[in-house]
Amino acid sequence: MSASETAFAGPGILLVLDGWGRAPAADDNALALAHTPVLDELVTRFPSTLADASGEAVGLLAGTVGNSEIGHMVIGAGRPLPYDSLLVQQAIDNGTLRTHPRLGAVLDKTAAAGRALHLIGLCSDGQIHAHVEHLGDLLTAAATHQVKRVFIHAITDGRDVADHTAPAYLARVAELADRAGTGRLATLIGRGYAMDKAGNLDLTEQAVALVADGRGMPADSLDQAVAASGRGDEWVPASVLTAAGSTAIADGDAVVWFNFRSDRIQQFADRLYEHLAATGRSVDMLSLAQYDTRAAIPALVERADASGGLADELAAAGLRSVRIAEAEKFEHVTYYINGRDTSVRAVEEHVRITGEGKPDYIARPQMNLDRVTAAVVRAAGRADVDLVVANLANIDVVAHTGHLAATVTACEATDAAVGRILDAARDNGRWVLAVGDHGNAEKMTKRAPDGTARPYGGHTTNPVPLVIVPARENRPVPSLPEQATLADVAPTVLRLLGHKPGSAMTGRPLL
Ligand SMILES: O=C(O)[C@@H](CO)OP(=O)(O)O
Ligand SMILES: [Mn+2]
Ligand SMILES: [Mn+2]
Repeated sequence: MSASETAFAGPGILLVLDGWGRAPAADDNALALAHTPVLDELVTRFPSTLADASGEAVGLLAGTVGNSEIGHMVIGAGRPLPYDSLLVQQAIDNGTLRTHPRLGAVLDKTAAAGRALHLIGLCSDGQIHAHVEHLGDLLTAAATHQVKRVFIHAITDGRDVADHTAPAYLARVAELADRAGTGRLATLIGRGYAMDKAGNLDLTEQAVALVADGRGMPADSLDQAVAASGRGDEWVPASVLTAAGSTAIADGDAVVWFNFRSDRIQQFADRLYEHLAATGRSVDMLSLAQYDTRAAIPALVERADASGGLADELAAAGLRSVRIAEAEKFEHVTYYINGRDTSVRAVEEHVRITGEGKPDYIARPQMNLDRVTAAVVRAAGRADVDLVVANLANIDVVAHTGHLAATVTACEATDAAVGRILDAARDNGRWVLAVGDHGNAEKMTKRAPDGTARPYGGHTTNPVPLVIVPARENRPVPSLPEQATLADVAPTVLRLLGHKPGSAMTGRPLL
């Protein structure tokens, strides 16, 4: 063991501060505006560095903002993982998407029977859940296979991209359909309804009724439909474009989902699948990338293998970990950090903190942070627990509202929570590795084409702070390399626990 290993080896806490990015202080940087004495002291007093959490460093296309899914997967895997958006883009670039035999078979069958194809997905270029250009390739394939009736069921965004940009993306959809020579916009609905992932089935059912049965507000124009939302693009009400005619899904039709990320589309996909089956409609259904649905929906692009990460190494070493997060980010510290593996290893405990009623992030930026913190403090006090893994969701979740004052409060609440966790770590002889999973709250505006700064709740390409607080402050503390990425987290955590990085990990221990 090296000197640094002896100084650090022992139980610890891996603390992911969701959406904790670094950017110079500015009047739209909520983290800099907030009073955060604990976080400020952390990065000045202890070994710290900035880690890349976006683009190629984590397995995304160059210049793409990070997100929770790839962020936690790479934190766990200890190596960049070619993410679904990258794999889809490669399949488009090398032509294997539009010539995919599974897609070809479904399109041929649909065309031969004179049935319709329904394409459902998020229409923006946020690159977190979907990219509108992927739709273009599917439309080209539909045209090649002579599918005459192609309905596009567009989900409007306003969260991964600036709000009130839906009309521009819908105009792009129309261009893509024109270019392919097939496809028309049929229905519109905001992602708040169609991409709920919290089990609010009343929201999901509105999307199901819209797409399956053509039940929604009739709209003569896109602008009319989008304007009907009093709450921005995320909440565009279920609308049927009257010019599209009858848009319902009929027996024998085909459906292709074009979101590549599963977590926010799978509830809708499952409910639509079940509703169609329950109403006697036999429909071929495909998804662009693999979904974690109950329904078996074949995918056009397979996932990268993410095994051999932290969870496997902890299990092999017999190290017990407790995973803690509130519902919004629970999968992140379990399923994603474990490489999209649903199994719970014998040495793992999963703690999911849920709140009462519908969350209002602007009115309650604290969310359930007190209870998350209490659970972390409790787990930190247990001698049988080697590693506590927790996600503090507030900075990211509240920043998504684009509301600066609420986000400042979320940062301050997180600061206080980190203070309590550091106290518990010190009392129990634990080191703490704190890291962001991608940027968000450090940039709360974006320039619109007209040059004005507009509120922006989306993620960023900024690096994230990574800090290591030693278990005992009187031990010598090596400084960290200037350059790091999220792939270095798992090897570093294993080193801090007194173990070697896993053989599948290409990231390096930072000390
Ligand atoms: O909320 C989400 O689905 C995305 C943004 O679209 O955020 P995150 O990657 O942090 O989950
Ligand atoms: Mn995140
Ligand atoms: Mn987010």
